[in-house]
Amino acid sequence: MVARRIRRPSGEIKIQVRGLNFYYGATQALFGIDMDVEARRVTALIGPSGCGKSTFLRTLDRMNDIVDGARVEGRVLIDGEDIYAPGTDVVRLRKRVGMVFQKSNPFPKSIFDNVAYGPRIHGVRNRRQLAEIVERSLVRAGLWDEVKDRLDANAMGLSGGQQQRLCIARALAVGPEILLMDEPASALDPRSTARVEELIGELRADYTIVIVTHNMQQAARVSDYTAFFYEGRLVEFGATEQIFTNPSKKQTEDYITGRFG
Ligand SMILES: Nc1ncnc2c1ncn2[C@@H]1O[C@H](COP(=O)(O)OP(=O)(O)OP(=O)(O)O)[C@@H](O)[C@H]1O
Repeated sequence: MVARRIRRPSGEIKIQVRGLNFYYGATQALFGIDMDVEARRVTALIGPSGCGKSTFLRTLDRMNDIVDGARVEGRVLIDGEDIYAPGTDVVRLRKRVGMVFQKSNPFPKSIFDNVAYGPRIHGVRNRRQLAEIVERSLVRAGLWDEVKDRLDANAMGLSGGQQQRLCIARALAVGPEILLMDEPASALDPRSTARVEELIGELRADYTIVIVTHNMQQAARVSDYTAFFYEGRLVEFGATEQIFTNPSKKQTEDYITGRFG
């Protein structure tokens, strides 16, 4: 008999998901998801369109709360704290968990004001302190050198790849511990995609990253762990190398070898 070689995260666990069901009204989109997300590692969510990757990602910062009729069962623990417990401070949660979307969505404001937006909401008023946060976040997002001389220019004038890195800087500016990325490079050209992937590699040292991607090569390149979803279920989860070289489920193998999806 072949030993099951599913490797569970062995380091510090940042997010524990237990028995998670999710419903859009009467339609169930996620079924009994159990998953551990390791701290300061990249976890990729893969699977065919409509399998629930984005829904799952959005349960991790309660972004689904704003969807009419949405309902969650089960638990999502961040550092052992259930984010769905009554009395959870969602503003504080969103400070700890940043989100970057598929389509870069800068505000029609200056580059500076985009990055300063979150810190201002959280009460930072001092101009010098804001300037420090803006610089640090732009440096971290690998954009500082390209924009340092035009911080007052409108962010809409940046290229697509620059706008996406600006959105990453904006997410970093409030000092999150977790970064959720929903296909952050799928609208970018190959060069900008490579830049974002490189950035994910750099951010991994300090942030727990969960990324949805349709691009299998990208998942293999950037992630430490991979979760394969199918029809709302977590079919297989393990070290990325194992999932891509020796998946234990036939469905996973069929998907990663391009037989469906
Ligand atoms: N706001 C919504 N209201 C109702 N149903 C929804 C909503 N958002 C998603 N769904 C449904 O939930 C299921 C999971 O969708 P989800 O977007 O999470 O999948 P996905 O794997 O991220 O897909 P894709 O790769 O195409 O983005 C799908 O059947 C989808 O139609």
